[in-house]
Formats: sequence, structure tokens, C-alpha cells
Amino acid sequence: MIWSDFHRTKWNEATNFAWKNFTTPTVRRMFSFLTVLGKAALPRDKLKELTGLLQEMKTTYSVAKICRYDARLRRLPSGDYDYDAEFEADDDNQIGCIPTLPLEPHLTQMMANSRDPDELRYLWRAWREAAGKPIRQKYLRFVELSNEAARLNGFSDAGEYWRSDYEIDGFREEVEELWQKLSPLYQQLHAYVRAKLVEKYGEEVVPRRGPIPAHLLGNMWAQTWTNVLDMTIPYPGRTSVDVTNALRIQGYSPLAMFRLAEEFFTSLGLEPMPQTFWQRSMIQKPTDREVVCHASAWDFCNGRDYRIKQCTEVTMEHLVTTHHEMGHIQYDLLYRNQPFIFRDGANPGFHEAVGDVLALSASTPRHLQSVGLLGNVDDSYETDINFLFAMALDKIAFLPFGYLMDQWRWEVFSGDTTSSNLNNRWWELRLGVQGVSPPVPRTEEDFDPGAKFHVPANVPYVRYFVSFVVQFQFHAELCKAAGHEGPLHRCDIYRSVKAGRLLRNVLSLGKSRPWTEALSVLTSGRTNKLDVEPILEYFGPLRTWLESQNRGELIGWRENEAIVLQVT
Ligand SMILES: CC(=O)N[C@@H](CC(=O)O)C(=O)NC[C@H](CC1(C(=O)N[C@@H](Cc2ccc(O)cc2)C(=O)O)CCCC1)C(=O)O
Ligand SMILES: [Zn+2]
Repeated sequence: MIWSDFHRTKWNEATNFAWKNFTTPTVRRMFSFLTVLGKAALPRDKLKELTGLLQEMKTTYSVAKICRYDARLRRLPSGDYDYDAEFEADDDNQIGCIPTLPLEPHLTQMMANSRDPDELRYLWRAWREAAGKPIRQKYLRFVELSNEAARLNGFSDAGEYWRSDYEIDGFREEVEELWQKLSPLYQQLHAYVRAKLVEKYGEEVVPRRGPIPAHLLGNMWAQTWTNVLDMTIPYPGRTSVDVTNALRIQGYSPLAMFRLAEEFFTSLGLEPMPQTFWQRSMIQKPTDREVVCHASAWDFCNGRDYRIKQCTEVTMEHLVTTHHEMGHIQYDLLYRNQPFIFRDGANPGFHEAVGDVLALSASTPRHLQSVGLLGNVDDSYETDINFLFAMALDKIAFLPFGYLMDQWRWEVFSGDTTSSNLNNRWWELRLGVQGVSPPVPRTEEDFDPGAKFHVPANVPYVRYFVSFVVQFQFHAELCKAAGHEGPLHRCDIYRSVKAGRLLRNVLSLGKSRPWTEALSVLTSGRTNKLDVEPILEYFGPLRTWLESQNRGELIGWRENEAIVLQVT
């Protein structure tokens, strides 16, 4: 009896009840979840095809490798590189190669550290050739089956099924409205970073009034820009919060990073990681076998077994990620006594926010100094701006990407985007929303969204956009509970048992109540909606600074300066 038969039997039983008329809200809520069967509603052969496609796409992504960059790449008469030479691995041009470089940690580090636009452009393109392009057809079939499953569950398409996790009508419009309020701040950051990249690479590489070429932002998808801090930091030479060197000099191991993160949680009176966590987690990339290195946190649903799988490197970015993953485990632990069906985040964005909320405190110069990772910290204006700028390269830069990933997928699921404009629509959004452009022309032979983990892995993404907004609402309320006074961006809730108690009260609810009620608990009834005020308050001083620095710059971008999108 395979799993879906068991599910189907239970589903039939559950749907037989006139549960909508039940008077007990909690029982009605349980049945509303139990009666959504998901993909198991498909006929057996289609379910098999769907899970097979998913596994094939995930495998393609996780084993994809590219060749080392070869500066001998032939140049075309135009002076451009003959990239096709790289992909004709025949021996007479000696450029052919054996693909040996995987995404983690090799390409991630090369995209972060290389300052050679030609090498970056090669890495950017080669990764999409190896990871995205090969799954284009599979993804289209996967979408068809996903929509069929969604319709069997009473939804119009898979996008509506995904959005139902947020339990409010008009969630799509709510997200759009939040982005409209945040976009001006993003455009200020975009204009400043672009000007700095023009200084570094020149106007023939970076158009002064156009979109930023996506390969120059220190990240394979240009989703966070922390790796270009060295070229863009407002006050060089003043305190910088990138403590990667200190971590290494002090001999931090991945385990020590995990212990440091755990200690922040327990300082708030929250749960320590269970014994099995330390015995069974994989916190370093193994040397003896291939693993999926994309970090993840696992709840084995028995109240005892919780694990993180992460290929931890000793860097500041990974210290933040460690807090992020441990935030998932903390949430899993806090709702472990809920009925099984309620052991989930109040909404997926809440689950993504927990670890990041603590990292907002743990990343402050004051906190880093208190744990010995930062030397003398002055309270100068310049240090404040440097800190806020570094945080903005992570949090503000990410917002348009967090927003457009599922805008694109919702449109694919609803049929607004089809195979005729699949890649083109992606670049319309990347250009229009994020102001980034492809470093080489793209066509409908390519499938660039497929080169981002969450698309082949079919993991929804708007949760991260929601998290980046709501984590500042959490931060503001916890800082209030901790008795913090002064600017929000200087708050560190470390060791505040009051803040910990408030967080525990909100997270222990799991999914037993709608997330709007959880927000009411968080804010003592002040609001039950997503609100951009806290994030705008946090970055207020930086916004003023950026607006003064950007005087004379074009804010925004002229799309005709992007590489002309080629449609085959
Ligand atoms: C069994 C299971 O799947 N469990 C879930 C958790 C759960 O549902 O309980 C899980 O482990 N998901 C993995 C995923 C990993 C990461 C990720 O994918 N991040 C996004 C977006 C982002 C970017 C910047 C940032 O600061 C925070 C997030 C990206 O990298 O694009 C990679 C490192 C960070 C988080 C995660 O932890 O969310
Ligand atoms: Zn997460």
C-alpha cells in the first residue's frame, strides 16, 4: 500500500464529514487542512511521472558542473569571446574541457571573489547552460501535472494552491502593494551600487543609466549583493561588519559557529538543540560522497529528531545562514506539542523569518564586539552607515528577487506565461522589477529560472519576500519587549528573556491559528497585517544618506540600455 493510497483513504474519510458545519473552530481548521491531499490526488501513473520529473530536475541541478574558465577563449572579430568555442569540446581547438566545477562551493566563491568581468560572464553563462537549459522541457511537463493536481484539490492552478498557505484573499495584491512601498528604497540602493560598479568596471561594462549586468553583483543570481561590499562600502577603512577574517583568525570551526548560534537562542530562554541534532546533523561538506549542498533544516516529526544539512564554510555569510537554519529547528521545537496537522509555520514566511530575526541582533557591531569578533567599535555616524549599507546589500537588494521569483511562476502556472515566452518573461521581470540585465543575449532556447535551486526543486519562494518584511516587524516588537531605546538598527535582544518569552508565545502556536492572529499576539493587538514600516524605520538613516549621495544620478534604469533580448 503506497503512501498516497493511505493518504487517499484518509482523505476520503475526512471529506466524507460535513466538516464545514462543525462548530469547534479548531476541529474545523484541522479538517480544512486534512482535506487538501496535494499531489497525492493524482492518478497513480501521473503521480509517478510528476515525482520522476521532480527527481530528474533536482538531480540535474545538484550534479551540474562547468569547465574552468580559460582565458585563451577565441575572440570573435568583434573582440567578444567566442563562447561557443568553450562548448565545442573537440580537441583541435584545445579549448574543450572536462566539467569539474560544481556550484558549491566553487562557483559560489568564484562569483563572489572574481573581479574579472569576462570570467564572471563565462561562469554566469556556463552555469545556465549546465543547470537551466537541460530541464526546460521537463519543467513545462511538470507544470502541467502540478496544475492537474491543484485542480483535483479544488484550486484553479498550482499557484493558487501555493498561495492558499497564506489563508487570506488578495494575498497576491498584498504582496504587490508591499513591493510598491519598498521599491523606492531599492532604487536608491541600486543607483548607488551601479555608480560604484561604473567606477570599478567602466561604462562600457556597466551602463550608467541602465540596468546592472547580473554577473557583477557577487552572486550567481544577483539575489544578494553582500559580496560587492568591498567595492561599494560608504566609508572604507572605518568599521566593517564582515567578520569573516576574525572567524578564521580565531580558528572558528563550523561546529563552533553552530554553538555560537545556539547560545543566542538559549540566551533568550529558548530551546537548546537536542542531543540527536549534534549527533546526526551534517554541518560540513563530506569528502567521500556527493551531497546536495543547498542548506536545509529537517524535522523528523517525532519530537526528538531534528537535523541541519549544510556545507558550512567559515564566513560571515555562513554564520548568518547557520542562524537561519537553526531558526527553522527552533520553530519546529516550539510547536512540537501541537497536534500533528498544526506543526508548521503560521505561514511559510514566518518559518523563514525566525533565524533571520536573531541574526539581525547578532550582526550588529556591538554584538560582534561583545562576542570578540570585532575590535574597537565606535558609535560614529560612518560606522552606522557602513553597517546599514552592509545589511541593505543583503536585505534590500534581495526584495525584488524574492518578489519576482513567484510572480514569474504564478504566471506560468496560470498560463499567462507559456513556452513561447518562458525565458523572455523571466527577463522582463528581472529587468523591470530588479533592474538587472543578462551579460550575454538570452533566447527561448535558454531556461534561466531553472538555474536557481528553488525552480527545479519546486520550492515556493514568496515566503522569503514575506520573511524579509515580517522579520523587521518581529525585530521591532522584540526590541520593545527587551526595553531597547534608540535607533532600531542598533538593537540587540541578546539575553533578553522578555523578548524570548514573547517570541516563544508567538511561535509555539504553530499553524493552530491563522498567522494574522499570531501577528496580533506579537504586537499586543496593534496590528495583524504585514507592514513595511519597521523595515523602512530600520533603514531610515541609510535612505537619507543614499538620497544625498545619489543627487545627480538617474534613479532607476532605462531598459533600452539592456542587452537586446533576442527571441529566436
Ligand atoms: C526540509 C526543508 O526543506 N526545510 C526547509 C526549511 C523549513 O521549511 O523548515 C529548508 O531547509 N529549506 C532550505 C532553505 C535554504 C536556504 C535558501 O534556500 N535560501 C533562499 C532565500 C534566502 C536568501 C538569503 C537569506 O538570508 C535567506 C533566505 C536562497 O538561497 O535563495 C539557503 C541558505 C539560506 C536558506 C531554507 O532554509 O529556507
Ligand atoms: Zn529557510
